[in-house]
Amino acid sequence: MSQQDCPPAGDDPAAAPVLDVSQLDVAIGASRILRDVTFAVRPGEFVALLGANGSGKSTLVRTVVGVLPATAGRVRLFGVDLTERRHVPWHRAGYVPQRSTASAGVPATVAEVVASGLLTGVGFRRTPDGADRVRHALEQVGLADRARSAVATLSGGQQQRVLIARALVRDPELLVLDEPLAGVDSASQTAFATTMARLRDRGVTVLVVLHETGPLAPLISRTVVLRHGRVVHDGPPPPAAPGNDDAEHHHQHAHAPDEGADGQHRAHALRVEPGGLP
Ligand SMILES: Nc1ncnc2c1ncn2[C@@H]1O[C@H](COP(=O)(O)OP(=O)(O)OP(=O)(O)O)[C@@H](O)[C@H]1O
Repeated sequence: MSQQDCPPAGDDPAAAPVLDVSQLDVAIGASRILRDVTFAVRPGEFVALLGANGSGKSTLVRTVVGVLPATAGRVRLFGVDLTERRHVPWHRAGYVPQRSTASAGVPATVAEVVASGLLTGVGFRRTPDGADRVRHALEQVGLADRARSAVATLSGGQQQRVLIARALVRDPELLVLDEPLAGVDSASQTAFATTMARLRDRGVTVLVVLHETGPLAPLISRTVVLRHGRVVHDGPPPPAAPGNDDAEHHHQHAHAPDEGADGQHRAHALRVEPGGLP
């Protein structure tokens, strides 16, 4: 069976990884940002990438989507090494960058931004079903009625959903999102979580950078935690602390786990704090 034929396999450890990162180093200028990062994401997994400010989360996702080059090590997307750029099936992955880089000052309508997700390496090609794809992507994020609105007139949370629709317009098997909840009001966070649950149920694989798991906590199958550019935890999300098991207690801070004197890392040190969403 080819990679293309692989069905979603949830967290089946035997399934070929969608994303395979091995001993990855990334330097920007003279700064070594990522060091010896190794982890894999398998079909159907919903992986949260956590870590304190500056730990390297954005650098890692920008590298796995081909924006930044690796200094050493290897990244494979759907089994293809990113150094073989022309053979990488980029169309099977969608990327949602941090919102601040996206729409500020762009005088475009919602539908135009979403349609730009159909751009290919050889330029914009309007496919016959392009309009249907745009409409369907906007329906998935609950913004079908705003297609003709200027993006700048939307709230922060709605703009975030426009970017997600832009990533969905090509029906990706892997979705990589960088802090989609940052600066988003709680109503939009809930709408976003509903969208993500639907995508997960359809078998879409997700790698999402988060500061706080918030309403996404029930969806997360695994957490990878970075600290100073290294992976210090890779495993199931820690259980909520006793007494924090109601719906309001998903305010999970992305501090790296404590590092024991023996070099072991303790997942339980990921703090789950009372108080719910901000
Ligand atoms: N273009 C750049 N030039 C120099 N240093 C950079 C550049 N981009 C990132 N860095 C540095 O790399 C380190 C990791 O940054 P990165 O944005 O990947 O971290 P992060 O975990 O995503 O942080 P945050 O949670 O604040 O977004 C930081 O020390 C940052 O200052």
